[in-house]
Amino acid sequence: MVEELPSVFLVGPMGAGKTTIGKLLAKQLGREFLDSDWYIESQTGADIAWIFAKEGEAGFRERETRAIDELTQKPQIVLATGGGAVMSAENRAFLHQRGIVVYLNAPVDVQMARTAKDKSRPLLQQPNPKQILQDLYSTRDPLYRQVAHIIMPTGHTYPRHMVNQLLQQLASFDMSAITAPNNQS
Ligand SMILES: Nc1ncnc2c1ncn2[C@@H]1O[C@H](COP(=O)(O)OP(=O)(O)O)[C@@H](O)[C@H]1O
Ligand SMILES: O=C(O)C1=C[C@@H](OP(=O)(O)O)[C@@H](O)[C@H](O)C1
Ligand SMILES: [Mg+2]
Repeated sequence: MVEELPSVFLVGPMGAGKTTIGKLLAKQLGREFLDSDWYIESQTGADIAWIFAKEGEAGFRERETRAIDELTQKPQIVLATGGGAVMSAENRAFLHQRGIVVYLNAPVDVQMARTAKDKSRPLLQQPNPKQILQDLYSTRDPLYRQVAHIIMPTGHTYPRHMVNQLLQQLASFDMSAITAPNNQS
């Protein structure tokens, strides 16, 4: 089963656990783990906060689309994307057509608790990060749902348990659900 499984791409809001669960899932599958944020940082030689400060969000999004295009072409990887990757229709098409997309979905309170102390997310370095998370969730939740093949709540489950649940879902995944390019809506 694992040999035939295509790449797995994790999407979802900041704090859903994409990086954490992706790393564990890759280990369980014996696959390479990649994170689009880490890849952008290594290609740029600067961290995400620096890129936002110098190039604005637009500059970061351009880098992100290049990274998603490159990384989704790698065979049989586990990829954690950044929370805003689904905002671009181009990114959504790359993800949906090239692998199994899993939406890790956590409530805003949980996103808040998990990201509050971490200063590495520039969009949340504002006076009311909870409102920002709420607004982003309203805009992005329909897009995560649109691009996903599998939806998994992660709010109240330990990462290891999450990975076991995900492995079960992947084992029974219907590969025909991955769209051919001309079927993409
Ligand atoms: N299922 C979980 N239960 C408890 N804490 C979690 C869970 N998933 C992630 N975390 C913690 O939440 C924080 C953010 O996780 P991270 O994987 O960076 O999220 P994302 O990549 O989706 O923004 C980290 O400190 C991580 O340890
Ligand atoms: O939601 C977003 O727009 C962002 C999420 C971050 O990744 P995580 O979702 O892994 O925190 C990172 O890409 C950047 O700070 C922007
Ligand atoms: Mg992450």
